[in-house]
Amino acid sequence: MQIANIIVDVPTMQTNSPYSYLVPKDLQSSLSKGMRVVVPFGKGNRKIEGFVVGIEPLTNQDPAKLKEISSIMDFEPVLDEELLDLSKWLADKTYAFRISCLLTMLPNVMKAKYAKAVKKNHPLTNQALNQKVSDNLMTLFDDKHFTEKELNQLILMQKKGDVEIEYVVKNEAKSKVELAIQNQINDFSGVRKHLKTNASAQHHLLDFLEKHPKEKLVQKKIIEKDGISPSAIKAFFNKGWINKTQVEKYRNPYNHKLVRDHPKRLTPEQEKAVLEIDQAIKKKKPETFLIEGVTGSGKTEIYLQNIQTALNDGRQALMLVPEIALTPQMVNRVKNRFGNQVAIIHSGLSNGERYDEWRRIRDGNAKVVVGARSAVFAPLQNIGIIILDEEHDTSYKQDENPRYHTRDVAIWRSKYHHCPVVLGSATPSLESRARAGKGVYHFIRLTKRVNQQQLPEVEIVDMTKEVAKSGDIFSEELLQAINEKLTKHEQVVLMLNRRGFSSFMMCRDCGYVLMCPNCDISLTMHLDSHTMKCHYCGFEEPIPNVCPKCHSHNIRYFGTGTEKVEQELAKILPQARILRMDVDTTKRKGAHERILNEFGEQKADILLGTQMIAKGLDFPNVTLVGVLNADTGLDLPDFRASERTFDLLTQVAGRAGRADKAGKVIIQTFNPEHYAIQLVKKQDYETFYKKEMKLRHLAGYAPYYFTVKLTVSSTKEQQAAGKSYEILKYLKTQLSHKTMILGPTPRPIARIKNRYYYQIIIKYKVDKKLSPALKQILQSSQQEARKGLRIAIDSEPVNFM
Ligand SMILES: Nc1ncnc2c1ncn2[C@@H]1O[C@H](COP(=O)(O)OP(=O)(O)OP(=O)(O)O)[C@@H](O)[C@H]1O
Ligand SMILES: [Zn+2]
Ligand SMILES: [Zn+2]
Repeated sequence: MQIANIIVDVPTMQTNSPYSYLVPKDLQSSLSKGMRVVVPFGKGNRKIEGFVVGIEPLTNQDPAKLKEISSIMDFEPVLDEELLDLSKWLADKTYAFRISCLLTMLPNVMKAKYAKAVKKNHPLTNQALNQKVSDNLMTLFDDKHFTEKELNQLILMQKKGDVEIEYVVKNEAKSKVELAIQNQINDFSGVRKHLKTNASAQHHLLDFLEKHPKEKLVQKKIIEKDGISPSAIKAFFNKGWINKTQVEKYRNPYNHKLVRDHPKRLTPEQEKAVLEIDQAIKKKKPETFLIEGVTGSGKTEIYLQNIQTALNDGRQALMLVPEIALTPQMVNRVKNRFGNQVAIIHSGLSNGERYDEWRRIRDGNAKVVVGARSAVFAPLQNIGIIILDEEHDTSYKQDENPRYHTRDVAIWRSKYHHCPVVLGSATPSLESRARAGKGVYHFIRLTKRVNQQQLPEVEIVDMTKEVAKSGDIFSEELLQAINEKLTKHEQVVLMLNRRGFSSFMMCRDCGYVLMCPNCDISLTMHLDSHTMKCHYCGFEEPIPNVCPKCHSHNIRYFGTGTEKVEQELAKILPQARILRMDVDTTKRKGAHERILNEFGEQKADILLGTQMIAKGLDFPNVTLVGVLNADTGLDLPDFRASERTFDLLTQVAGRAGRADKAGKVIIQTFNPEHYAIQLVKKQDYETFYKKEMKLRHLAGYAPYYFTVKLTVSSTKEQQAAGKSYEILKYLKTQLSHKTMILGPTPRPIARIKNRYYYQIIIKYKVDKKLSPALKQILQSSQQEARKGLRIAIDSEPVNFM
């Protein structure tokens, strides 16, 4: 007899270790590690999902005490040995439940849904219900099909034994199949003699089969693309020369025409980088490289050539980019180089498309994977290189359980696959740059742009003076520069920085600010829907025209949205063709691509947008970049505020002058003397790095200290505060005296969706007691979870709001 070790879908500390279940005889041959199963759990034997993480012979356990697996959900493993291993490490490292780690690695569609099923044991006296509930067959039912009253009746009937209600796990991932044919002929010349000489369609099919004797050929495709005649297929089938079969159909989310693209001749700096990384690929060294390369220095070309090396070696490549940089431009560059071997994973795909890409990867049909954060779990079998482009980007850190950093997972996988990791950025995170400085990472610097073009000249405009003058969004300098570019038929990118910023409503008479009733945050105005919205909970109400408090009509809307800027711009420069890119204009599928294409085809003069436009865009005709408000992120209560501002401005500045024409950047700011702004002027990352490191050292922040953020939340403020003080007391007794504990304090946004949040920040260098103490806190908070108290532990947080 065999037992299976199963991680069940019950997120508690207890279920972090596998439970043993008996493997029923008839499942023994089909069950394997990495499959999902349905098992009975708990006293009520409720049916839940679980992952098989091990199978072993029954030795010292009493089979009478073990439950049996009910059924298998997958026909083949959904997670391989590597990912099962990784989940263990991930759970430990991020203080997450193992089940959430396992679920995180699956594409969304494969995550189970629970549904109820009902059957009647004999005819029911209630006629209506008797109709709806079928006999022995279990019918999935939707609560909507039954009235409240009927549902209650069903529950009563269940107690009496008239019906049975069960939970079943429903799986919505279905693959599409297509009709295909497969050759059965061995003796082609024999068959050829058999055919009439004038049956040209049949000869054509025969020749075609001879060229593809083993493949499954999609019928529709060979008819349309290869001119195979349907009647010839029919005739061959009747003769038994071909079999009909099915193949899984992959939906191709990017069916744009491929433009073959060839490797470029490298600059000396690029060449050196490519060689060093190639060495590591060939020698199977799990080294981490950091490429610090100025904007436009050709980092992407380096990645592409290294990927080629891995492919030549018969291995695969994983390329990670921030979601926001997953622009069609970037995707097309990879697709044009490597064609259909590329799989793309991003949030714009439908569930079906995601599932298809995932299967192509798992089946070994995709050799290069490009995707955002979650793609780091792509089920590749033989990775030769992992790349993290824009490695400083905060979207690499997951903000919910498991709170992992993509970089850490990438490095873990590189050790497993014996391959290098390449981190690239014009503005590396301080953490990575510091590691490179210490020699933990291999440091590669690219100091020049590929075309020998200078970095663009940056001008800082002091808006405190401008606003006093006119109160406008645009400074004289910026308007003049835009005008100049318009006459030269060059293009302009304008960025409105929306970080930590919203257009809120304030009464000029009494100072009242319109707030969300559920969250401690002001409502944001949306012109498209004419509503004030909460960005945290989705609350929405009409834009008021009198102050709700003092009824004054003297209302002002602070902060400028992209729509407002667009309107203003159109007034000042009526001849300019403007494209706007923000969350509102890119909501629809494909909109992002359409806007960028239009801009690329020079159907517009100005691309106006939010942060979205700061990354990865490569348009040769853009010679001016304007930043309308540089500093909205500078005052946020976050020790990385300067770093993020510097990163963002450097990135967006880098969009100018990337080809043969020189670029110019104009940054409007209220803090012209701030070092982050001053150093953007020089686009001097290294000086910024040194300065910022000094400040971090003084204040005791990363990368000098590690940080853990502990958040306690509850719908009752008292409870959240009380518990956080209790935790503080406990931590003080446990941790090293060198470890610093800050707080508890209410979080900067103290209330969201009517939950109150308190946080404790722990800063430490080495503290062996920390991890056990945190796990103890999680463990002991289980009871309180039922009372609505939640505790979240975030190691190396990037979000302090
Ligand atoms: N060796 C080369 N010869 C000619 N053109 C090149 C070469 N390498 C890169 N390019 C081109 O130079 C432009 C800039 O390169 P790329 O976008 O890779 O830079 P990057 O360092 O990734 O920039 P950023 O960080 O600003 O996004 C691209 O259009 C690219 O095709
Ligand atoms: Zn809200
Ligand atoms: Zn008022």
